[in-house]
Amino acid sequence: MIQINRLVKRYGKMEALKGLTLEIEKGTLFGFVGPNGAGKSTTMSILATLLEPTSGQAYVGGYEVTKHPREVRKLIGYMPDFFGVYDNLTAEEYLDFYGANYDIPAQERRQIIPQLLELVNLSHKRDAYVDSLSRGMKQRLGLARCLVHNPEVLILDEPASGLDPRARIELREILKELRDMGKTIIISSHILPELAEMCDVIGIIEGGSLVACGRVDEIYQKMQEKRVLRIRLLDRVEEAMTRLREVPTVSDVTREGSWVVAGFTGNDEQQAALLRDLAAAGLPVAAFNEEQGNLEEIFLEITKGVGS
Ligand SMILES: Nc1ncnc2c1ncn2[C@@H]1O[C@H](COP(=O)(O)OP(=O)(O)OP(=O)(O)O)[C@@H](O)[C@H]1O
Repeated sequence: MIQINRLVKRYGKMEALKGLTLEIEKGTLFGFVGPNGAGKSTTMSILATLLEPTSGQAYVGGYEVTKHPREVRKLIGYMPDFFGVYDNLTAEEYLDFYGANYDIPAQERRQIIPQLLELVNLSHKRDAYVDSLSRGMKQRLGLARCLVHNPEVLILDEPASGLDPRARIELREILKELRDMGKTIIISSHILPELAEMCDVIGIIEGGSLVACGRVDEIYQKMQEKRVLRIRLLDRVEEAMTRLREVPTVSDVTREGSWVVAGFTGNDEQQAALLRDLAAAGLPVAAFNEEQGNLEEIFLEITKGVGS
């Protein structure tokens, strides 16, 4: 549904995107994650036809964004990181205004708007002024606004920022519902766990390049490949360290008192064999623990030093 091919964007001398390549399949809830200034908003603005790339191509539904902006705009709903709201309108009038902007006939709007308000759990706020809504409600109304023309693709720039945990959960549930309706959704954040909870696929961007991309379970798998072993010995700690250093899947062997800490890149069978070998050598292993890096650590590890 979305293809990005060696996309470059320069602002003067500053290269915000450095040949970004990415593909997103239809019906995917895609999390675009990266620190501030990584290039998420730039990528999303290009997809939304609001910004011209310096070079490279981006396609939405097979349409190249710079050549067929009108077709692309019909296909997408875009929510920027900051969006203005019209204070003197009610929630219903607000959606009606945007519906009219998309040339949706009045009769059709009367049908769609209650459905949209229901989808984003704002039916009870139909007659409330936009100004009076909470931040979470405004975000949900903004989401409804993106949906008035029933787009296939949603591009949401940091929609969860500034929301409290409850509002975040509500947003997450709505996005899953939309994904289950077959929509392709790109959502950005600089908080990895926030996206990992709800997305099918995560792309990590740093310094204008994609540094990792994959299904959330694959990223977890990668984490498992980088586990840390903590082994406590009653005695002969140095001897255990020497043995461990000889194992090809073991790295960075250090000592913390009676504990040996080591990186391990093998699989479960190799890990079991390692424990067996230590025991067979008569080493008094009292504890053998594995620690898995959490997603945040992996994110920091993957993006370490890139772009700086
Ligand atoms: N209009 C502009 N003029 C000059 N530089 C810009 C402009 N817009 C963005 N940049 C720069 O391009 C880089 C990428 O910015 P972008 O807004 O795409 O990042 P981001 O990942 O969305 O970050 P954030 O999470 O802070 O929104 C940053 O270094 C930013 O300062």
